[in-house]
Order: sequence, then C-alpha cells, then structure tokens
Amino acid sequence: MSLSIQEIKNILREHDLLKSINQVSDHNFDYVSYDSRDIKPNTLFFGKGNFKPEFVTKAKDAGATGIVCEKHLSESNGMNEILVTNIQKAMSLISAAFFNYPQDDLFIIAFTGTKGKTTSSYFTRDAIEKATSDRTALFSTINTVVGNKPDQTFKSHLTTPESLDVFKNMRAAVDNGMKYLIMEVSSQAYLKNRVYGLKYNVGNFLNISPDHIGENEHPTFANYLHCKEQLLVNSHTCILNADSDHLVDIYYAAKTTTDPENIYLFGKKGTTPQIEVDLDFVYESISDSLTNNDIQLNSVSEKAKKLGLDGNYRIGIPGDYNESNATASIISAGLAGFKRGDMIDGLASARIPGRMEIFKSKNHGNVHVDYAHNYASMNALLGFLKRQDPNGKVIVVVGSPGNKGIDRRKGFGKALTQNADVAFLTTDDPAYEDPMKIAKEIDNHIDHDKVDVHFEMDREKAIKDAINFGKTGDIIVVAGKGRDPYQKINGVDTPYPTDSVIVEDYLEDLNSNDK
Ligand SMILES: CC(=O)N[C@H]1[C@@H](OP(=O)(O)OP(=O)(O)OC[C@H]2O[C@@H](n3ccc(=O)[nH]c3=O)[C@H](O)[C@@H]2O)O[C@H](CO)[C@@H](O)[C@@H]1O[C@H](C)C(=O)N[C@@H](C)C(=O)N[C@H](CCC(=O)O)C(=O)O
Ligand SMILES: Nc1ncnc2c1ncn2[C@@H]1O[C@H](COP(=O)(O)OP(=O)(O)OP(=O)(O)O)[C@@H](O)[C@H]1O
Repeated sequence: MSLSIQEIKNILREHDLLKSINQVSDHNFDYVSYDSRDIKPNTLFFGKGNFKPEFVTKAKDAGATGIVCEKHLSESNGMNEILVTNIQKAMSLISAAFFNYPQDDLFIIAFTGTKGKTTSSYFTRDAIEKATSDRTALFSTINTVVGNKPDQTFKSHLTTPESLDVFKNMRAAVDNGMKYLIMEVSSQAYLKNRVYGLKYNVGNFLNISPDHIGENEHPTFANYLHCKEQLLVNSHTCILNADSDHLVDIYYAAKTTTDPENIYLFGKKGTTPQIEVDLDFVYESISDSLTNNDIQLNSVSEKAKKLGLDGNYRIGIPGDYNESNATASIISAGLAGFKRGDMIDGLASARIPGRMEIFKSKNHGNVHVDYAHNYASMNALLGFLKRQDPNGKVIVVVGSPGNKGIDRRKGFGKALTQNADVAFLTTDDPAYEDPMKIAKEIDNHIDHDKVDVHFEMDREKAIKDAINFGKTGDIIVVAGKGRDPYQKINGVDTPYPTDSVIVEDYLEDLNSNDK
C-alpha cells in the first residue's frame, strides 16, 4: 500500500478540505497512523482529537515523514505538513484511498439504532454465513471478524472504529477472501466522521430513543437523530422499522438520497405506523418463549414479494424485541440475494455473546445475563421476562456508567420501579466517578414502596448476593455488561471476569452443593 502527496492533494481539493501543503519532499507514504506509538518508516501521521504536540515529535523521531492536521505546529518542521479544515473527514478519505477502496469489493449491510445493532448484525451474519461459504466479515461492538483464521477475529474497542481502522480492517477482510461485511454504525461514528465518504449497499434503521446525549457524546437529541440518519443518506437501499419513533423524520432522511422504490418498511402485524406510506413487510409473532421466538414474515408490496422471503422463521434467542431485529436481518439478507431457505438454520441457531444468556439454578431461580443498559432496553427486557413468568420475583443487578449517559440513571430507576421487586445497585464502568454516588442517583428515581433496594459496589459480590436472594421461580437479571471483560475505572480498563463467567461459575458451585 502506498499513497503520493499528489493523490492526497487531489482528494482533499475535490472535497474542499485542503487549507495548505508545506511539501518538503516528493515521495509516497508507505504507512498511515493516528498513534505515535505505531509508526513505521515513511508514515503519514494524523494529528486528531486530543492529541498533544509531543506525539508529533515522537512520530517524527520514529520515522513519520508527513503529518495531516488542522493547525501548524512547530514540532512538524521538517515533515511534509498537510493542513486541512477537518481532520476526521480528511483521515477517512485518505485512509480509504491508502487502503485502495476495499469497500468496492464488499457487499456491505449496515445497522444503526439505539438498540439492537449488535443483535441484528450477529443475526444477519449467522443467517447467511453458510450460504456465503464463510465469507462474511463482521464489525461489531463485541468482535471484529476479518477472516476465518483464529487471529482474524479480535475484540473491538469501539462499536464503529476510527476511519483508518475501518478501511484497514476492510482491506484485511477483502484480502482474506471475504465478500460480505455486516457492520454496526454508531451515531458517534457520524459525529466524529469515522465513516465519512463510505456508502453501504443496505442500511438499516432499527429504532431511536433518547441515549448518548451529554458531555463527549451528542449535545441534543436532534443531533443524535441527525447523526443516526446519516446512515440512510449513505445507503443505496434502506430498511426502516416502521414501528420506530420519529418515523416521518427518518423516512424523509432516507428519501433525500434514495428512491422510495429502494426503501423497504417493515412493521409488526397490528401496529399502525405514523406515516402514510404502505408497508413492504409485516411480521407476526407466532410464539415467544424463554428459549426462542417464532415469527411469520409476509411481504405486502410487489417489490417485497420479489425477494421470496415469506414464511416462518425461528430466532435462536429469546426476547420479543428480537423479532424486529431478526426481521431487519432477514430483509437485509434478502436484498443481498439470499432466500429464506439459505437462512432459516443459521437464524435458528444464532447466539450473541452476553445477550439473553440464561443460566439455570436448582433452587435460586433462573439467571439472565443481558447487555440491557438504558431505559428502553431494560424496560423491554424486564417487561418480556415478567410476561413469561408473572409469578416470580424480579431481582435485578445493575449499575450505571460514570461520566457518560447520565440520563440512564433516571431511566434505570424508572424501569426498576415499573418492573422489578428487588434491586442490587452496583458498579458498571464508573470511569472517574464514585460508583456509590452513581448508585444513589439511580436510587433517587426508585419508588421504595415497590422495590427493595440493596447497595453492593463489588459487582461480583452483588451478583452472588442476588442469586442467593432468589428462590425457585424467581427471575434474576444481571444487566449491563454481558461478556464485557473490563470495568473502566479511572481511565484504566481493569480486567473483570465477565458477568456470564461469574454467574456460570457460581451456579456450578451452588448446583453441585444444592440437593
Ligand atoms: C469522543 C470520541 O469519539 N473519542 C474517541 C477518539 O478520541 P480522541 O480522538 O480524542 O483520541 P484520544 O484517545 O483522546 O487521543 C488523541 C490522539 O492522540 C493519539 N495518541 C495518544 C497517545 C500517544 O502516546 N500517542 C498518540 O499519538 C491517539 O491515537 C489519538 O489519535 O478516538 C479514540 C481512538 O483514537 C477513541 O478511543 C475515543 O473514543 C472514546 C474512548 C469513546 O469511548 N467513545 C465512545 C463515546 C464511542 O465512540 N462510542 C460509540 C458507541 C456509542 C453507541 O453505543 O451508540 C462507538 O462507536 O464505539
Ligand atoms: N430492538 C430492541 N428494542 C429494545 N431493546 C432491545 C432491542 N434489541 C436489543 N435490545 C436490548 O438491548 C440490549 C443491547 O442490545 P444490542 O447489543 O443488540 O444493542 P446495540 O444497539 O448494539 O447496543 P449498544 O449501542 O448499547 O452497544 C440487549 O441486550 C437487549 O436487552
């Protein structure tokens, strides 16, 4: 891979991003990086975000010969300096060119939404994996998969990576023989231009509710919605959940760049969308249990009928909200050319790490480990579990993160009051805040006539206490972290065994002791 200064100049001019170039030599760059700890000879270094001038010196000393940034720095004297009006946009466009536009060789299905991005991405990959002969890459919050060898699957740091990593990972995927890519696109990715210039074959809008608003995230809900809608503006074909809030706004965002003939709306049977546009697909819940869901999908419009997707589908994990996630996945796969028969087995056996994992105990009720970590997901999860088993007590272990999503504290208080009998408030990525202070803020929003509240900041102990509290028939929910292997404490990712492992190990002990 290599890229010349002339090519960079052309790209930046075309996109009106170039301020000036101070060219000291005429050569090609052989490597690109935004991190001074990852430099090779002849690197083009991107000075982005909260970077410090000393990182430029470090990069130069390590072999960087060019820098792209927004302001001149004396530390870059002697380097080829490219000044731009927007570093994030420039980095995305230059990275796509450096990695030789790998997106052109992938059929890309993208998902956005407040909830269900990871689930729908896994559903889609599992559904088509066999039919693609294992040639489906995945960029998800949990794992990044760029090939089939063990070292080609690795843990993700962000839901949607930095643009340079997006294109680097896509190049790896193409070189490893991947033909399809399923990716999650966060609103933050648009706010930070991590996918600037990228187009998707199919873009899904799952749902929207207030989240990720506050310091370091979105300034307002309007900005959050706007950022999410950019996925549709950049998709050749759009799939919209017609049961989503703000549907009119979302539909018109899709229509600005996509012919309505290439917009597919789906909804649950019996609900009336807030828009006077006919649905293309309707799904009906046939059964939802604690082990799986069955749905019937019916095409309504002529264009939907052509996809040949009608029929019954079993979904491998429980949660009635997963019916809409799976419907989006099925239509996405249909638009990629797959038929019902290609995907029914994969969808029926789909599993998502840390989402709706159920662990059975002999005498303490069943334990559900799930990633629910805001009002919408907690309410959907607890509501579903209560409908399944209305007689047991609902016992919930939950915390709320520090320095972000402050609104979640109120949301958890509300969801617990509506659905829970007992809450064990604990620690969840406290960052630079005191976890007890966060727990007290959740508690301020709980109605104590309805919920019995316990405080235990050691998360592992809180989980064990909640299990011990449970009796046969009770529903124990460990929410918010799933198989997340860290607690983010004071800027450090502190290793944590994961909720799932703690529950599994503890129940193994209890079950072998309990008669
Ligand atoms: C607000 C935001 O988007 N921040 C991201 C951004 O930070 P940043 O550009 O300021 O980078 P930084 O880590 O402060 O460091 C500054 C620069 O100096 C460089 N550096 C640093 C140290 C050094 O020795 N040398 C050096 O060159 C770094 O590589 C970086 O380029 O770039 C970093 C990677 O370079 C990300 O880790 C960081 O995400 C933060 C940690 C984060 O948590 N973001 C969340 C809000 C997020 O993006 N979440 C969404 C999901 C939301 C959802 O669920 O919908 C996501 O897509 O993951
Ligand atoms: N369509 C949905 N509506 C409401 N809740 C959902 C939906 N899909 C999943 N959930 C709940 O939200 C949790 C997170 O789901 P998932 O990881 O798929 O969402 P996500 O959009 O990737 O979330 P995040 O952006 O927080 O990483 C699940 O564990 C489940 O409790």
